[in-house]
Amino acid sequence: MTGSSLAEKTCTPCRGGVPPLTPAEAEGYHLQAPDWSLMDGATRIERRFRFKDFLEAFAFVSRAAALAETEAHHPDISFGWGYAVVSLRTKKIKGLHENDFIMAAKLDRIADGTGAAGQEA
Ligand SMILES: C[C@H](O)[C@H](O)[C@H]1CNC2=NC(N)=NC(=O)C2=N1
Repeated sequence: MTGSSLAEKTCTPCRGGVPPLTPAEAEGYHLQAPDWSLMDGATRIERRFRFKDFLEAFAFVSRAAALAETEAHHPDISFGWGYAVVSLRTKKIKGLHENDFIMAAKLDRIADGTGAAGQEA
């Protein structure tokens, strides 16, 4: 049975009172976003994207910002010449939620579309 892929889903409103994913649950989602790394005891995911120059990196960050506003789910991003490092966690629950993996899958598609030079996790 083919469930809809993460990139086709949309983030649910960030409500408190929802438990964060367990490490095992996070591992399950991680299989669908293998280029990301589980960090800080599986409470955060991170990926470094490479781009050909500063403007390519900035274009990615700008599109990521628009996506975050659309999804009402916001990453932390640092970027510079030729790279952007994206970190995702659900601040309201101080851990990971499906929303973080949905955003990861959507950001992967944006990076592919901006001609990213290639990625390293
Ligand atoms: C009201 C607003 O939707 C919430 O504060 C959202 C905004 N974006 C968010 N982004 C992330 N990463 N975690 C949150 O808990 C979160 N909460």
